[in-house]
Order: sequence, then C-alpha cells, then structure tokens
Amino acid sequence: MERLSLSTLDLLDAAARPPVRPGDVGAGILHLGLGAFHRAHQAVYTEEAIAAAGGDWGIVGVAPRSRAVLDPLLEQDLLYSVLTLDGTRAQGRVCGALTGALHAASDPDAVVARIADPDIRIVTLTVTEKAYRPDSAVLGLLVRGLAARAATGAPIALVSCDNLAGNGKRLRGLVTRALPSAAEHVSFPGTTVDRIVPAGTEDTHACAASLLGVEDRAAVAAEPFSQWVIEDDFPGGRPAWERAGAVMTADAAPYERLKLRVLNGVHSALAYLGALAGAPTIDRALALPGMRATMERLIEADIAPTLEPPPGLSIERYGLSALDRFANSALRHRTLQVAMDGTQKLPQRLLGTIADRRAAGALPRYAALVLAAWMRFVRGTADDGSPLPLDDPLADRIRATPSLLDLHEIFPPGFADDTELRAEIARWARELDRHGVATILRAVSADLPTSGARD
Ligand SMILES: NC(=O)c1ccc[n+]([C@@H]2O[C@H](COP(=O)([O-])OP(=O)(O)OC[C@H]3O[C@@H](n4cnc5c(N)ncnc54)[C@H](O)[C@@H]3O)[C@@H](O)[C@H]2O)c1
Ligand SMILES: O=P(O)(O)OC[C@@H](O)[C@@H](O)[C@H](O)[C@H](O)CO
Repeated sequence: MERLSLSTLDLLDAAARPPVRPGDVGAGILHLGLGAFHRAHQAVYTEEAIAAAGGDWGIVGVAPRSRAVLDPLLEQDLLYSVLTLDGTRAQGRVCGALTGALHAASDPDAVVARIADPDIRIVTLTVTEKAYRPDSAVLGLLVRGLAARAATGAPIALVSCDNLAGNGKRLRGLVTRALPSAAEHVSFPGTTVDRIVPAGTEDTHACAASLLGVEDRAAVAAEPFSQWVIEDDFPGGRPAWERAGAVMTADAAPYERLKLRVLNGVHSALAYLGALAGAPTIDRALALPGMRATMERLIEADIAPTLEPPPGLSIERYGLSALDRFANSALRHRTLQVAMDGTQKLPQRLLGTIADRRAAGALPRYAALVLAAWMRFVRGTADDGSPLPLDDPLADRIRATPSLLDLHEIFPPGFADDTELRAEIARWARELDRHGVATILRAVSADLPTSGARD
C-alpha cells in the first residue's frame, strides 16, 4: 500500500483530501507538543478556519521530546489523517494544517528562533499538565524565544490548551516570573478544550489504511464531539476559529470548571475504579454493573453543587452527555492512559470538588470513593491481584508517603486535618480492600451497604 504524502493525495476520495495543503499558506502559529490531541483538535479547527477565511496561519509543530510522531510526519510531507469513530461508524480525512515540524530536544535553537520570528503570532501548547513547572524545558524555550523576540516588539499570544484550571493564568504566571518584560508584548488567553483523543495504536493505523486506501503512520482517532472555548485576546491577530465552530469569549472559566470537574473528573473516576476492576478501556469500565449509576450520583450529589453552569447549559444534561461519550466503544481509550499522572490531574478534576463540598459543610461521599480508588491504584495491585503500573512524576514521593493525604504537593492543607473526610476515605479504602470495586458499585447503585451487595 502506498504511503500518505502530497504525491498520493490524488488516490484519496475527494472528501478525504485536505482543504489546505502544507505550503499553501505561511506559518503563523507554533505549537509545542505534537501529540494526538493537537492533531485532532487545534490543527483541525485551524485548517477549517484557513479554508473558510484564509490567512497565513499554518502551524509549525514542535515535538518536545520523542521523535515517534515527528518522523512519520516528516516522511508524509506533514500530512496525517484524523479518524472520527462512533461505535461502529468511522470516517477519515487528511489534515494539512502543519507547515513545518521541529524537534526541540535535538534542536532547541531552531524552536527559539521560530518563537522569536515576528511571522509567528500565536504559540499554542499541549504539553501535559506536568510540564507547567518553573524548571520545565518547554518553559525555558518559551522564555528564551520571547526574550529574543522582545527586540522586535511584535505582539504574540501564548495559548495553553492543556487540561489545567486557569490554564492561561497558570502559563502567564510561569512565563512572567521568569521574564517580567513578557507582560508587555504577550497575551495569555485561557481556553477550554474538549475532544476525546486516545493515543494512536496499530489499530489506528490499520483503520486509517482501510478508510483512506493509503498507509498513514501518524493517524489519530477521535470521537465526533469537539469543543474549543477561547478567550479572545490575540494582539497579533488569529485565525477565524469561530468559522470552524470555536466559541470566542471574554471568560472561559465557567466552561473550564464544568469540563474539568464533570467530564475529566468522571473520566479519572472511571479510570481508577475501572483499572482496579480489570476493565482495560473506559467504555468497558462504564459498562461494569452499577458504574453508570455510581457516576451519575458522583455528578449529581458531589460535583454539580460546586458548579455555576454557563448560560444555557444544564449540568445534569452535560453529565449525561459525557457518560454517553465515554460509552463510545470504538475509541478503546485505555483506563491506564487516563489514570497516568494522577497527581497532576486530581487537583483540578476532583480535589476542588471535595474542597468546595467540605467548605459547604457537606461530605462528598462518591468523590471520597474515587480518591480512595486512586490511593489503592497507586499502591499497584488490582482487585484480582494483578500488578498496576505507577506512571506519575511524583511516583517516588507516593511510594515514600505512607498516608497519601500528607502529599502536600497535591492535597490542600485542610484535607489531612479533616477527620470526617479522612474517616470517609479510610472507610472506602477498607471496603475496596475487603470487597473490591465490583461489589462496591453494586452496593452504591442499589443504595445498599457494601455487605448487602456481596455475591
Ligand atoms: N487526548 C485528549 O483526549 C485530550 C483532550 C483535551 C486536552 N488534552 C490535553 O492535551 C495534553 C496532551 O494530550 P495528548 O493526547 O496529545 O498526549 P500525547 O501523549 O499524545 O502528547 C503529549 C505531548 O506532550 C509532550 N510532553 C509530555 N511531557 C512533557 C513535558 N514534561 N514537557 C514538555 N512536553 C511534554 C510530548 O512530547 C507530546 O508531544 C493532555 O495532557 C491534556 O492536557 C488532551
Ligand atoms: O489527556 P490527559 O492524559 O490529561 O487526560 C486524559 C483524559 O481525561 C482527557 O484527555 C480527556 O480525554 C479530554 O480532556 C477530553 O476532552
């Protein structure tokens, strides 16, 4: 089978060909973190915006560490396909938004030079939660590039597209602490990003080949749903993303909190409970008897009271639609992928919910169950005794900390001293040890004590 490239595009059905091709437009965006999510989300919005309204907004993609995605992309003239999977339905089309690709680990100076280049007016990031640290290499590149750029006075927007609370503010804090003058020429619009995009596998490549008729080693597969809410603060201009369906707003915060606490909170809950119960994927975790009802209770009783939904949105409906999205069996999103880096994800996904409920005098029972499940998960053994991997930047601290509520890096100080919360988490931990997830889910969904739901 021929490989996807500019010269094999003609072999594709017309509907699968990209509306924009690499080289058609100049570069205006540099993206840090050329992972699955960027390719199925911001790149697609940007390509559609260029197709609808023009502009030199081609994307220079930067792979910060591994070349695993970069090399296939370079071999394919920067083309790759985006597969949209929904149960048994699948479709695919090629995206041509990338105009360049760089490898930061081997050529950091090239990345710095591009950030300094006045043609680049936007830098976007999907570098995972753990990269937002003062000592991260990616922050170093940004600071060097902005310092070199300062002489030009050219304005630029730095746009975090990672699942962090206050992602724009977080990035602003890191950058301006290291380079105070950045506050003058740089904006930091906050965003809420949403599309489930699991890591690509050999199955993704096989699916691309069967849908497109060419081999594509850089294909990504995603769900049909996609949302991008962006604070409209782009001093150097921006693509007409609203023409591609993005919501341009003055304040992304209400969307962000809803998304992080409901969708991501429940995603992590499914990942930890599911992995303990032996479910390899999120849809299989959701299908465990009693899981859906347990997640509905988590949303209704614990998460919803902490949220003020954006106008026109209902939390219950949003929650139910999130559960329907997680049921998409074609995605095969691994529970272990969602479970990784828990210390970086739990604060914005779950701990804020718990803190807010405690401040309101309530005991968030189901959220405490999820926290106890994470604590059991990081101890490394599933309910059937099989080992579970601990993939977390704080793995050593976790292993060295007997009582995990003492992990001050992630838990608010009040948690360890909150005897009622501590007792509730300890109660769930005992139940998980004694009975396992399957029995607990049956009990919770039937409103029974765990002992009443045993086989
Ligand atoms: N995949 C999704 O469903 C999804 C949806 C919404 C938001 N996101 C956000 O996008 C991020 C990336 O997701 P993805 O699916 O592309 O993951 P991925 O593993 O495919 O890609 C991650 C990218 O981040 C880079 N990276 C990892 N650790 C880094 C570090 N310490 N410093 C600098 N770069 C680092 C990797 O090199 C890679 O380019 C997520 O962490 C999340 O914040 C993902
Ligand atoms: O990408 P991560 O690893 O930060 O989190 C895993 C998922 O919860 C997340 O990517 C969701 O799929 C996404 O946030 C949906 O928009």
